[in-house]
Amino acid sequence: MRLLVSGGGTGGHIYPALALIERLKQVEPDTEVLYVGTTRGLENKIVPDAGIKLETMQMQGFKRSLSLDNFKTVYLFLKSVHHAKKIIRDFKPDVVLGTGGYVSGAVLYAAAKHHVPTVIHEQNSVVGVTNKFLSRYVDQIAIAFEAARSQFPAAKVTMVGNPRAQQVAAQTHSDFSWTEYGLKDEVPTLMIFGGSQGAPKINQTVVDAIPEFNKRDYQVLFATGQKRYEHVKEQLKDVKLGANVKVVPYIKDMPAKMPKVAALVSRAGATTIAEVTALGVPTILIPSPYVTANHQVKNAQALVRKNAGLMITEDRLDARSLLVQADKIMQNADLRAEMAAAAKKLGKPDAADHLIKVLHAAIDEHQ
Ligand SMILES: CC(=O)N[C@H]1[C@@H](OP(=O)(O)OP(=O)(O)OC[C@H]2O[C@@H](n3ccc(=O)[nH]c3=O)[C@H](O)[C@@H]2O)O[C@H](CO)[C@@H](O)[C@@H]1O
Repeated sequence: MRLLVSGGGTGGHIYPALALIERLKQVEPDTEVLYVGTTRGLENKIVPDAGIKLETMQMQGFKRSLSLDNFKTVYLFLKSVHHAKKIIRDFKPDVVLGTGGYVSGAVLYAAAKHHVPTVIHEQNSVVGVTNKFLSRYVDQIAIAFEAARSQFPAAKVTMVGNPRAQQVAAQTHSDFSWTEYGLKDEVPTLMIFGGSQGAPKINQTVVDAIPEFNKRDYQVLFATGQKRYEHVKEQLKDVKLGANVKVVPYIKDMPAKMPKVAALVSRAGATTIAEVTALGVPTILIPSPYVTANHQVKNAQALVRKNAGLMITEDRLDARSLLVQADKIMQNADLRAEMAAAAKKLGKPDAADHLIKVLHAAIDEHQ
């Protein structure tokens, strides 16, 4: 299959696309892939690191208020559609997949206008602006939450789950050792990150909690987000780090590491949720209040309701509330086992295979 993929800006849109590509190459080894992203998004690092060819274009989002910048946005969008048409003519894809972010808006729109089969994947329960716009033009729509179905034209929708779930669930053993981070393999690890880009409030809270984490009999691996690392290092200038606490900008190759964590503290982004439910990882979720229709709270509630996760809303987040919840999970192996089993029941570990079927359905529709 010749597959053109576009999804950008943030890890939550990129990792599902990469997981789908990895699976497709396993089942259809003659697959050719080209990825289209933005010049500024996380895809610039993650996609080439995965050995996939990347083309970039300049994009920006709409401001909610009327602003001159919006004219520039429209100009860049039209320019990107033009650029995307050229990429499509040159690459000649059998199908084009969009996983969200403004860049996928331009690429999928161009593909649909070019009569190339098109599929979008929506990771969230509340549909993003780009996918909402594209839903009129594309052939097929794959979803990961039932709640998204009614927000799209019904005849186009198929429930598949999130391909990242299949990728992490398939990695049944890895050689990863916590000693890579100067930590110990025999001590339970609490991993902390604020989504793929880090979150200032979570970072500040962890910094405040570090003097207490230093005294715990569990260990902590804390990722600040690549762009926020220098700032956190500055905040930590006068804080002593215990041997059981490590602070890094970003955690690479998560599928090798996440199966080995005892519990995770994180935002409630859809791709993170797909991973922890596929693996059965107990979570403390701190939903981002800055996302469309507060969808991360809905994502988190789905786990809390089934006793698979705990939630701290950002307005209640401080070092004390974080430590109380972290201790509750990390100091009770039975509770962790119960939460892990509850989380796993919510996982969809064959999502990539379902999405591949949807890609073929879109191709077949055009024949
Ligand atoms: C602020 C924002 O717009 N967030 C959205 C974004 O979140 P965001 O990009 O944070 O995405 P998710 O939480 O869904 O996924 C984060 C991904 O990054 C990985 N990771 C994270 C930290 C790290 O150090 N290393 C690493 O590899 C995680 O394992 C996961 O695969 O896309 C999601 C769609 O999927 C949405 O649900 C979120 O609301």
